[in-house]
Amino acid sequence: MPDLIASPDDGDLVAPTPKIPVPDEVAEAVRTLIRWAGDDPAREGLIDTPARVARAWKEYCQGYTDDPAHHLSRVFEEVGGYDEIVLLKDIPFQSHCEHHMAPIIGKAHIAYLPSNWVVGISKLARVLHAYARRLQVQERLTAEVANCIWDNLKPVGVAVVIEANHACMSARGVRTPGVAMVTSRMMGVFREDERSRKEVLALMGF
Ligand SMILES: Nc1nc2c(ncn2[C@@H]2O[C@H](COP(=O)(O)OP(=O)(O)OP(=O)(O)O)[C@@H](O)[C@H]2O)c(=O)[nH]1
Ligand SMILES: [Zn+2]
Repeated sequence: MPDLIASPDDGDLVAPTPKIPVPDEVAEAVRTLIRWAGDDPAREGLIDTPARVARAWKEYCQGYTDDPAHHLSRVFEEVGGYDEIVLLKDIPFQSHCEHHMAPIIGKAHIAYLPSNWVVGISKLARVLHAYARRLQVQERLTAEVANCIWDNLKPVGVAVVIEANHACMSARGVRTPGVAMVTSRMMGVFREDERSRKEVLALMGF
């Protein structure tokens, strides 16, 4: 079992990144990129960088080996007749945009109106991360999270709202920091019924 260390950000317990082997061609690609950026991949400080970058990208993109639907396979039916909205608010996430492979950093609000069963709340965040840890556009990320909950939990409604900053807009290109992109996907009762939609958006803080 790997050693567990406390993450300074969230107090969570996370395992150190495993030192998986890095294929030569991947390391060489990073060396090429370093040269293209204008530096010398052979200088001391950059010697181990190609392997670190390669492993970092495996970590950023762990979602490709994570089946989002699997997280929703365990449900609880004994909820005392609870038939109101369940909302997970302000879930921080990180992703990378598929256009520039630059960070997307934001928070998601995920709600559903259960039918006869509920799912453990951590599982909604797991679904989010499984899709976020891939190369993404925010619109697709939002739709994929909502569709996954809709298809697997078969609830009465699903509402997903994502707010995020895109480093491809702040650190390069138009270089306009502090811009939040907001996307939403409403399904079932949240799409069809205005009062339900207003209620869920109000709970989310909009
Ligand atoms: N709709 C959407 N656009 C995104 C997302 N992430 C990045 N983009 C945008 O994707 C666009 C790519 O535009 P292109 O003109 O092909 O690329 P570019 O020349 O690098 O564009 P600039 O960023 O304007 O310099 C840019 O406008 C980005 O801001 C996203 O999640 N959703
Ligand atoms: Zn981008």
